[in-house]
Amino acid sequence: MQALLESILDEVRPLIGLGKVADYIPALADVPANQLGIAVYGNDGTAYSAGDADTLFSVQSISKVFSLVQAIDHGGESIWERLGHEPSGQPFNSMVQLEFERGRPRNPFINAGALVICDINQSRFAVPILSMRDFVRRLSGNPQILVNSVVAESEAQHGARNAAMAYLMKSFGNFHNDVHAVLHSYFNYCALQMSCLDLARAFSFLANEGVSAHSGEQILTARQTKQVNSIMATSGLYDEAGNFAYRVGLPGKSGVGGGIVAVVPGQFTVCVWSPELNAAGNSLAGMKALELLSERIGWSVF
Ligand SMILES: NC(=O)CC[C@H](N)C(=O)O
Repeated sequence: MQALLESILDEVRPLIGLGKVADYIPALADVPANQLGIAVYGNDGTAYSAGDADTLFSVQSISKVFSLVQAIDHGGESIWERLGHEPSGQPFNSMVQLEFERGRPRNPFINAGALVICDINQSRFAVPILSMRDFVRRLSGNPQILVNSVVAESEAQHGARNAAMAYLMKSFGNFHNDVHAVLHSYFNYCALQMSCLDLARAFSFLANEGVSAHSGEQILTARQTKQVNSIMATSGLYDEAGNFAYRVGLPGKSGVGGGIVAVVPGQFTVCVWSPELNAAGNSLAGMKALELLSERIGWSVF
């Protein structure tokens, strides 16, 4: 596995230079583009990694999975009264569908859906940002995880589009808390800084029927785990979820920080990171690395 990870990184490294680091959040534009890391975490607790697997990066939309898990843990099936679990076929920050569908977002992994989930969690937790930080520390087994407040602040200053979505949903009665308070939480979740190894460990419960492979803690039921994985498989890569299913064949979740996490149910989690993105906002080298990995090992849920 170790040799395989190294050789895959060597193969995809030439793609660096062909994508574009996210710059609509100015603090992300400063991240050096030539970084590449991968980590695999097995249900038996073995970890393999290569490249910049220990380097911290901005998890961005990968945090939408953590928010969804918090919401399901508390609200169960009732959360689906507020949003759907259908793919959107639209970019992650698109607004057109939201008005047509009367403020009910298609799924929790586009921004509008994540904002509704954050609104649900905002009503539940006294200090939502700390609850999220502690949850992610528990999931990853790393008590050092922090939010990068420069990134959160930078996004807040350029957050007009997310604010517009939240206000549109409020106009339809599908947003209960103060918009700015929820946006503040959402930007802080997106600005969590984690490494490939942290993320592979944090997602291990999704490969292990809801039980964290390193702590033994039951995070979700087996049925809820299957449900979260199914939403990742159909909506985890925005309007490129179909392409990801076709090329990689695993439930996955990406973020504009350049990370992608994928789940091999019953076996492993894998996280790859490279900051340059393709036109859909997914890591260019990361997609290719996961495609090669799933092909070489024969991992696929399809
Ligand atoms: N796709 C992403 O990673 C987007 C997350 C980013 N924080 C935003 O709201 O635009």
